[in-house]
Order: sequence, then structure tokens, then C-alpha cells
Amino acid sequence: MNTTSTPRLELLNITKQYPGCLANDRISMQLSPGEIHALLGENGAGKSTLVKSIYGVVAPNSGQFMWDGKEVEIKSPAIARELGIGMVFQHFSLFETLTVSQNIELCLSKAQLETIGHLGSKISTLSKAYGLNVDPDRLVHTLSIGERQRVEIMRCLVQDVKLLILDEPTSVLTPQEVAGLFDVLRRLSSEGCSIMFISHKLHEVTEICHSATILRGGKAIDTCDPRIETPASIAKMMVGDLAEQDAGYSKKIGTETLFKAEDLTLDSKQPFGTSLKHISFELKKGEILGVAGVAGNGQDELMAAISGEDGRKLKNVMWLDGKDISSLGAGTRRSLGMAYVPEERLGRGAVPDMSLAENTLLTHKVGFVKNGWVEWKAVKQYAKSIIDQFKVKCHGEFSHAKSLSGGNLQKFIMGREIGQNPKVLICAHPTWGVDVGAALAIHQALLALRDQGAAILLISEDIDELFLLADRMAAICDGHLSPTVHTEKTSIDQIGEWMAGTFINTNTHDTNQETAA
Ligand SMILES: Nc1ncnc2c1ncn2[C@@H]1O[C@H](COP(=O)(O)OP(=O)(O)OP(=O)(O)O)[C@@H](O)[C@H]1O
Repeated sequence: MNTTSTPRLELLNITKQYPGCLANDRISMQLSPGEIHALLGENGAGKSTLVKSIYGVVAPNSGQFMWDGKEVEIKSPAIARELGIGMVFQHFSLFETLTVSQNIELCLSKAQLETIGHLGSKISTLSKAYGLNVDPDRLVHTLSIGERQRVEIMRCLVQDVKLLILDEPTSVLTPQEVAGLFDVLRRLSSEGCSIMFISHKLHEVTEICHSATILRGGKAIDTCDPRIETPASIAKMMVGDLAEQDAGYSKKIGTETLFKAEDLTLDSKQPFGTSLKHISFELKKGEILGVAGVAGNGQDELMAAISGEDGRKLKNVMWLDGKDISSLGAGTRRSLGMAYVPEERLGRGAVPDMSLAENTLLTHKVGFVKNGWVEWKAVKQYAKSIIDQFKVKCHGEFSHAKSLSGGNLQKFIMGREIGQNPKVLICAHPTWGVDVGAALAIHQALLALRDQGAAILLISEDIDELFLLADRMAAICDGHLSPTVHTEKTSIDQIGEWMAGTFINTNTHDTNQETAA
């Protein structure tokens, strides 16, 4: 990092006012060439708004940007890219039906394309140089989340990026993918590229960042050198003292079986998807079963099969409370007491252009419709109670889902599903993009639901969180589910080996048994 030279980027009093919300309040900061700078703060503190201003997506009301010492107006992402600013969003902005190469081509100017020459070759060269493993000819809809993120990073690299902005880049990556990403970032930094890094995972900030700015309520309230701080000391700067630490929850043993899958085998609908192979497991009343796995190993397909979103009518493979639900649609399964939190919060977890109240109505199958009429008063009250309980920062139950910050929408979706008191909750990445304080609240709500007698299936790539919350653990690899084991009787190493598929043998019917442990 070169702190003596002119800053690569300097922000002077950047202010952004949304109707009823001062998202950024006179923020000033600077970044040197090669500096990895963390932008930290609670959900809704204004981090995404600030980086969107830098990338020309949001127009600030006032303030100045200095780029390599000269004032610039960043009126659009195209102008940002011309300056050498690249951004990887929290919600990826790729066209699913196009290939990797076509997606990257779309954001390049004619002049850039001419300089690059053959784009596919450039992608392959950079892919090798940075260890990104991106195939230019793959269709985006066939890629896992981790792979899509690498495409987004590649999109920035082909443009000779000088400032790379990453909005919560590690939220859905496996430990191995995070390590790979950090190698890329360190290498870019050593080559003089500045990096702005938004994350709620504070141990990552202390590991990789050279500096940090902390936002609260739209204001830059503090700065620090994360290399000499601890995750706890940074958390304190962000949200004050946390009442309770998120560690050592007691483990429970489930009682009767509420949900059962037996020999669930289902071909993937996607050409590059993962077929489910002889999956059998039981979810018991009053327990959390955690499923670890590297993205793209059948988690999405398993979720779709259990929720009924897959749509294919099966027979005698899934039971809820003893009833065969294999052929029932998603809505009917919900009305029988199942609830889901999918991985993708905008689009599948919530309809972006609908209000929070309307989004609540869509998934709540009991109590909101009487004699064919929607009971709006009850819908509004329910949406409001989630907002209050989970401290969702928004302008009320009529805010559009898309106007919420990522973490606040996640809190709302989790609250909406937990609040239905389901018998069975199937949940992917419960705390994706959620700040430390809110993650604690979500963990406690999940545990309270378990303690009330619900059965919870937790699908996640965050092993630490699985070990913290799950009573039993399993791993999914290439569409096979490992045996399950009591969390206290296993280790990260064993689950890591299962994630790599060591449990898969030729007799796949035998792989789902409870281990002797
Ligand atoms: N388009 C919009 N219209 C109205 N308000 C908005 C809009 N976009 C963001 N906001 C509000 O601005 C504030 C800051 O949001 P922002 O997304 O920048 O927060 P954040 O710090 O990135 O949060 P998170 O960690 O949850 O992603 C929030 O209160 C949010 O509700």
C-alpha cells in the first residue's frame, strides 16, 4: 500500500438523501493505491449507498469525488468503469441465459473490446493468473453462487481495474473459496489496485484489511487500523457493547420425527445442476439439523424438492408428520406447517416491487384471508410486528422489499418465516449479510423456535455457524447426503472431509445412516 502518493480516491462530504432517510451524511474518506479499506457498520448504516455513489449508480445530493487528485463527476457506471472502478454487488447483476463471456462483453465499450482482442482468451489467461477458474463458455444460470461471484470479479479484472469495490463478497462462499478470494485480493493490492471491502465478518476484516471506516446512521463515526484491532473491539465500535456473546448454545436431542425423506432421487432440471441421489434423513421435533456443503452440490435442488418449488409430483419419498407430501405443491406444504427461507432473498425470498406487507401475504397461508377477502389489518399488523421484533430498518410495512438494505431484508424474511410458527423450517444461509447484532437476534429466534418444538433444517456454507446452531450435522456432496452425526461428537475436519465426499461409496443407499458416534 502506498500512503505517501496522491490518494487514488478521495470523498469529500458525500451526502445522499432518500425520501425520509438520510442514507449518507457528509462522508469524507480517502483510499491510497493498493489499500484494502473496510467499510463497516450495522445493517442500514449506509455502506451500500456510499459505494453505489462511488460506482455511479446512485447520485449523491452533494459532495465531491477526487480521483488521482482531480475532481470527477461519476454520473454512471460506464464513467466509473472508464476511470477504472469496478464493483461486485451483493446481488449479482448477470444475465442468466447468456454465457460468461457474453455477460462480460456487455459491460465493455467498443474501444475496450478492441484493446482486449479475443475476450474468451483474455478471460482464460486472467482466470489462470488469478486462480479464478472461470470458463468463458458456461451459461450463467448453470453456475453456483461462488462461481457467479468469480465472473463478477473477472468482469472487473478484464477492464484493468484500479479500484475494486466488493459488497459483502464472502457471505455465501465456502472457507476454501474465501481463501481463494483473499489470495486474489492480496495480489491485486500488491499490484497497486485499491480495494473497498464491505463485510459483516469482522475476523475477515482484521485478516485482510489495512484500514477501516465505520458508519453509523449514515455518518462516518470512526476509523481504525484493523490489523491492530480484534473482531470484538471493532464490533464494539460498530454497535456498542453486545449484550450477549454468540457462543456455546446448548445442544438438544430431537424427539419424534416431523419430516422424513427416504431415498429421494431426482434428476436436476438444469444441464449443469446436481441430481439428488438416494437422500434419506429425518428431522425431529425440537432439533436443528445442519447441512454443510460447497455451493453447487445439490443444496438448491434439495431445497426445491423439500419446499415443493421443484413442482414434479413424486410418491413416497417425503413425509410431513406421517403424511406423504411428495406430490403436493409448495402452497399446500406451507399450509400444512412448512416454512422456507431460500438462499436468494430478492426474487425468491421476496418480490422486490411489492411492499413488505404484500410479501407477507404471499407466504402466509393461514389467517389472512377470510371468506375470500384479504384481512389487510391483520397482514399489516403481522408485517409491523416482524419489523419491530427484528428491528428491521425501513419506513414501515409499506416499504418496497427492494428499498431495504440487504441485511434488513434478510432479517424481515427470517422473521416472516419464523413468525408463522412452522412445524418444519427449511432455511438456507439464515444470517447472510446480517450485522453482528442482528445475527445474534436471528440465532436466538431460531433456537427459540427449536425449543418450542419445531424441526429445523439449516443449509449453509458457513461451517462456524452450523457448529454453533446445529444439534446434528450432515454434509452434502454431489447430490449425496452424508450420515448425520451429533454436533458435539464431530469436528470441522470430519465435516470438511464429508463435504469433499469421502462418505460416498458404491452402495449409496447406505450413506444416510446415523453414525455410531
Ligand atoms: N432506494 C431507496 N429508497 C429509500 N430508502 C433507501 C433506498 N435504498 C436504501 N435506502 C435506505 O437507506 C439506508 C441505508 O441503506 P444501505 O443499503 O446503504 O445500508 P447498508 O449499510 O448497506 O446495510 P446492509 O448492511 O444491510 O446492506 C437504509 O435505511 C435503507 O432503507
